[in-house]
This record gives sequence, C-alpha cells and structure tokens, in this order.
Amino acid sequence: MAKLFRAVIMGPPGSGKGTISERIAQSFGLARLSSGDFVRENIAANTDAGVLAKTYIERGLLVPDHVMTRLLLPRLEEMTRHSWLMDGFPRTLAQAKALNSTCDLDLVISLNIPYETLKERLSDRWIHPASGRVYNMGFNPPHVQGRDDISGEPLIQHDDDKPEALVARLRHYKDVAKPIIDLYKSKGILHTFSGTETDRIWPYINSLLSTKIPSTSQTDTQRIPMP
Ligand SMILES: Nc1nc2c(ncn2[C@@H]2O[C@H](COP(=O)(O)OP(=O)(O)OP(=O)(O)O)[C@@H](O)[C@H]2O)c(=O)[nH]1
Ligand SMILES: Nc1ncnc2c1ncn2[C@H]1C[C@H](O)[C@@H](COP(=O)(O)OP(=O)(O)O)O1
Repeated sequence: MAKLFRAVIMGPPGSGKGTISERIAQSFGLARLSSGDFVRENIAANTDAGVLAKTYIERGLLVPDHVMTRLLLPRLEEMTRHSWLMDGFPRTLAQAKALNSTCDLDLVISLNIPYETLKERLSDRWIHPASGRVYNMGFNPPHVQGRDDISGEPLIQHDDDKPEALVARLRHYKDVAKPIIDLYKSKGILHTFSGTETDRIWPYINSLLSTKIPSTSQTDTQRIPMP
C-alpha cells in the first residue's frame, strides 16, 4: 500500500485555512478534516461529547481539550487507511501532544498573514451556518447576494469577525499557537507561508505538496462524514 500522508494546517482566523484546505483536498485528494465540522456534527447527533461541547460554544468559548480529544482522536484512529489534512486542530499545546501520541504527522502548513489583511477579509466574510460554507463578498461571492449557493438559505456574519473582537482573537491565537509552532519546528515538519493573497500563496503550497504526496494516496476527495 502507498504511504499515507497526514498534514495539519494552522493560521490565525481569516488566514485562509478553509479556502486552502479545500484546494488541497481537490488537487491532492486528501480527506479534508475540520474540527469545527466534527464539533457541529457531534452537536447535531447529540453525542455525549457533542452535548458537552455545545455548552461551551453557546457561551462563545473554545471546547476544552479533553472534550476535543475525546471527540476527534477516535475518528482519526478510524482513518488508518486514509491520507488527510486537518484544519482547526490542534489549537492548544495539549491538543498537539495528544495528536502526537495518536499519529505521526508528515507536514504542518502555517499561514502567516498581516493583521490588516485579516481585518479586511473577515469584515467581508459571510457564512452559511448549517454547512459552514464560507463566502467573501469580494474574493468568492455567492451566486445570489446574501444566499448560500447550494441551499439558497440566508448567509450570516459572525459577531467575532467584527474588528473589535478580532484584535483579541488574534492576540489569543499568537499566544496559543507559538508553542505548537515551536513543537512542529523542532520536529522539522513546519512549513510557513507568508503573504496577503491566497492565490499567490497557493502555487508554493501546491508545489511543496506535489513533492511530498505520493500520487497513489490521492484517492479520497470527500469530506469524511460521521459514521
Ligand atoms: N480578499 C481575499 N479574501 C480571501 C483570500 N483568501 C481567502 N479569503 C476570504 O477570507 C475569508 C477567510 O478565509 P477562510 O478560508 O475562511 O479562513 P480561515 O483561516 O479558515 O478562517 P477561520 O475559520 O476563522 O479560522 C473568507 O471569506 C475567504 O473567502 C484572498 O486571498 N483575498
Ligand atoms: N481544536 C479546537 N479546540 C477547541 N474548540 C474547538 C476546536 N475546533 C473547533 N472548536 C470549537 C470552538 C469553535 O468556535 C467551534 C467551531 O469551530 P470552527 O468551525 O473552526 O470555527 P471558528 O473558526 O469560528 O472558531 O468549534
């Protein structure tokens, strides 16, 4: 069997993780895993971890590490035959250590995007809450203004995408991400990409992955649903 490939994408809110993950999944056929999707699916399915996670999200808090790991790691253990790319996890050093003990990562992509760029993008970001689909009124607008392309349902803006909340979110990201980035740097698997436009960063990520991902592992192009 071809060697499997496991990667994580990190970056501050609005850095383009979701957008780039989608491109990577499309181009290289990795399964795209999103911690936010896992959380939403568990809430919808009323699992024990989902019920617990909901109590934090409703208060605008991150889900505690032990709940996140309980929710995610068993799913990763089921993916022994898949290559995947994870977005949204790990978000703390404790999560990174838990992930370490479950699998060996091949690569970590870290996005380094200037604050002004993040602020502009997020103030223009609209979301379809049920699916997590993301639009940007300039960069990738919906076909019909204010409506999700697939369901036709209304799009909303997150309160925490507003500039006053963003400063605190970015500061928090820097604080918690630093030790994780240092850990991956010390393992020699960290690749950092800097810039203000996804379309200019993408060719570099694309060529890096072309050298790393064996073509035979490019088999699964879907998001993985809950069992
Ligand atoms: N103008 C512009 N917008 C972009 C670019 N790349 C991504 N976006 C938009 O910026 C917003 C943030 O991108 P996402 O892919 O959602 O970023 P993220 O890192 O997943 O964000 P979080 O989910 O908050 O962590 C979205 O509205 C994207 O459509 C770009 O190069 N230029
Ligand atoms: N690694 C993680 N640790 C703690 N909470 C997490 C998490 N990943 C996701 N969550 C929780 C808190 C988030 O507000 C929620 C939705 O995640 P998300 O889709 O990545 O959204 P956001 O980018 O708005 O934070 O799920």
